[in-house]
Amino acid sequence: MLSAPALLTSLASRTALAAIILSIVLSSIMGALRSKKWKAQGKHVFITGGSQGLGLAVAELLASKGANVTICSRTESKLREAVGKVKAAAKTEDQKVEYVAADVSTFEGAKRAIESCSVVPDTVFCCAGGAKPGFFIEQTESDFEKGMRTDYWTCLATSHAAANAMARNNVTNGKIVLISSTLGLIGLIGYSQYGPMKHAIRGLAESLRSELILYGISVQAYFPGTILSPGLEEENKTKPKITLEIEGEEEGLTPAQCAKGLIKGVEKGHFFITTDFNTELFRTAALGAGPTNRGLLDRVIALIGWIAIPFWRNLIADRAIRKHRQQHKEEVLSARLR
Ligand SMILES: NC(=O)C1=CN([C@@H]2O[C@H](COP(=O)(O)OP(=O)(O)OC[C@H]3O[C@@H](n4cnc5c(N)ncnc54)[C@H](OP(=O)(O)O)[C@@H]3O)[C@@H](O)[C@H]2O)C=CC1
Ligand SMILES: CCCCCCCCCCCCCCCC(=O)[C@@H](N)CO
Repeated sequence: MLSAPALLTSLASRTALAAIILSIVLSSIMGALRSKKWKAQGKHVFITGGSQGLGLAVAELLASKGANVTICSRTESKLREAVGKVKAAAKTEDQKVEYVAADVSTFEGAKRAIESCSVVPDTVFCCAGGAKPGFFIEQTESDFEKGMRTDYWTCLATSHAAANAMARNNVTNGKIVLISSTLGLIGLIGYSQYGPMKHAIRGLAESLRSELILYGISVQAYFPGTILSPGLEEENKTKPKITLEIEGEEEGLTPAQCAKGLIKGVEKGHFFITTDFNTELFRTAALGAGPTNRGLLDRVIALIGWIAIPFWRNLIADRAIRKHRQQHKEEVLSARLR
């Protein structure tokens, strides 16, 4: 006869073992199911935010891999210059490289943009977006509304127009890639106008991943850390010092590095794509019910995060914010009272 504690221990270890075996079996089945790698060659790709930063780097990389590319943003002069760079990167001369000037933060604008592509796109990257960092109590209703439009609504409107076009034109193996951020997985001081919208994009990716199975459209989301882009230079002008301190002034990857990692993840069929280890820790800590990238290994990485994240949050991030209270009081609060 086993004693009660011994019985429990043996039960627990058996359950753990069964979970490990099941996870390995499941992840290899899932891996086999998506073993057909996605290829850029011959695809018709539509990229919002394609005139600069990440969007332009994705356009150049996909063109170099043989895709037809349409870049989209609001400013035509920037698009004209960018389209030249994408053409120069193309693998062959007969690939289509075009641009559409449109504001995709409305359903009307996004629909018009997708409909003015010369061929119905089969692959869409929603890279348009941008932050206006600042302290929560200093930001206005208009700042929050702009965040909703620029970050969430551009993704929503573009994927709505794209899913309609793909489903109704019988596009097979369509793909929609949404761009979130590390801040779609965690919250950070200074980003209340932006982070929640990036969390919403995660929710959109989960909803669409499920529903667009109807049309054979696959949905993926990318969670980049800092990208050394023109947009970053712009946002750093209003970014609180404390935010910059916590995210690390020297941190960041070039748009080309991000594009490379993103396309690698797209090719592998990863649902949530990351290109830096910190975000990988946050991704695995926030896996929820979505598909994992590497089955059991995702759970092992989550274990590292389980230890490392509370350390970072308590001893680095929150501590830096507490230390900033006095300066904040002098710089922001008393200025308001005056
Ligand atoms: N930079 C960073 O540190 C990080 C960025 N990200 C996200 O990655 C994505 C790319 O960022 P980044 O490379 O910095 O981009 P940039 O800010 O450098 O460029 C943004 C692009 O989006 C276009 N755009 C903005 N609003 C609209 C709109 N309403 N309709 C159409 N086009 C629009 C801009 O052109 P135009 O203004 O002419 O329309 C431009 O082409 C964004 O979603 C961003 O939130 C995520 C993590 C970190
Ligand atoms: C154990 C874990 C240690 C982790 C340390 C990581 C600390 C940094 C977290 C914040 C990084 C923000 C990147 C995205 C920024 C962004 O989306 C904007 N720049 C918008 O353009």
